[in-house]
Amino acid sequence: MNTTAIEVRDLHQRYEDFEAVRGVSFEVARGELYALLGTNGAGKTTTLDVLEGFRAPTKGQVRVLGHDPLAERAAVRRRMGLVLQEAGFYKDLTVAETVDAWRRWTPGAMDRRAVLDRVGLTHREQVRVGQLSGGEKRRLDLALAVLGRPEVLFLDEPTTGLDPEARRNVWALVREMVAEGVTVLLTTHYLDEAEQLAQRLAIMHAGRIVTEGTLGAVLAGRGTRIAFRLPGVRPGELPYASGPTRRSVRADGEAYTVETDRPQEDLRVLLTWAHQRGLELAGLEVRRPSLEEIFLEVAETEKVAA
Ligand SMILES: Nc1ncnc2c1ncn2[C@@H]1O[C@H](COP(=O)(O)OP(=O)(O)OP(=O)(O)O)[C@@H](O)[C@H]1O
Repeated sequence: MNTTAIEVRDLHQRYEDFEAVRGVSFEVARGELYALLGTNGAGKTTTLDVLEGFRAPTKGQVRVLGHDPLAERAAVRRRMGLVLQEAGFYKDLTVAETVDAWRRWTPGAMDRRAVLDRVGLTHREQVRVGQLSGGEKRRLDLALAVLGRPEVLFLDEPTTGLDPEARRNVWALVREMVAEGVTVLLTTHYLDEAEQLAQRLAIMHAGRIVTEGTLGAVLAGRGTRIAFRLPGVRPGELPYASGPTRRSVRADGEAYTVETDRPQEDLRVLLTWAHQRGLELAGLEVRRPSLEEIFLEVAETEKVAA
C-alpha cells in the first residue's frame, strides 16, 4: 500500500493576476498529522481548496490517496472529511436533524448517537444549531466531517475563536482520529496547536513554504534564548561585546532576549556581570525558541528580503 496520503508538487495558484501560491511542495504520510502555519494570506486555505478538489491548480500537481481530487473526485471524495472555516448550518434545525440530514447522503455513515458521543454533543441533540456555542458548533462541524469515517481529514483553522477548554476538547478529538490512523492536514494560526498536535509542520509566507519538518527540525539550528528583565540598563552595557559567537541581543523596553549557540558560557558571563553590579535579573529563563518566535522571525526576515 502507498504510504503517502497527500502529495503536493510545485503547486502554483493564481487568482487573475495575483499568484497566491508560488511553488509549494510537501507530502503527508498516512496516519500523520501535518500542520500548515502561516501569516494571513499566506496561501494555506488556497492550498487546502486545491487538495479538497474545489480548484484546479494553475500549475503543479496534487494527489490525495493517490488520486487527483478534482479529476477523480468520485474516487476520493467519500474518503475525505472537511472542516471548512465557515460552517454552513441551518440555524433552525436541531443537532439531531442536522446529523440525520447529512447521514442521508453519506454512504456508510456512523450512527447519529455514535457520532454525537464521539464529539461530546449527545446532550445537545435536541438543541437548535443557532443556539449552540461556538465550541459546540465546531464540534458539530467535526461530527459531520467524520460521519463517513474518512481516511483523510482536512481541518481549516478548527479552533479559531474557541475558548481554551473548547480548544483542548477539539485537540483531544483530533488526537483520537490520528490514533485511529486518520491522516490529518490542519491549518492554524495557533502555534501552540501545531506544537501540541503536529508530527510535522510547514510555515508558509506569501505563497511559499519557508521552513518545514518535524518540530525538532524546525527548532534546530536556532539558538537557545536567555530572557530576563533589567530596568535602567542600556543594551550596550550588557557584557556581550560583538565577537565570533553566533549571538544576538534583542531589547524590548526593559525585556532582553539573548539568542546564543553557547548558552552555558553566555549565562555564566551574564550572571557574573549582574552579581558584580548587584543587579537583579527579573524573570530570568533559559529556553529553546518557541514556534511563535520562529514564526515572527520568518515573517520579519521575509519582509526585509521582499
Ligand atoms: N477567490 C479569490 N480571489 C482573489 N484572491 C484571493 C481569493 N482567495 C484568496 N485570495 C487571496 O490569495 C491570498 C491567499 O489567501 P488564502 O486564503 O489562501 O490565505 P490563508 O493563508 O488561508 O490566509 P488566512 O490565514 O488569512 O486565512 C490572499 O492574499 C487572498 O486575499
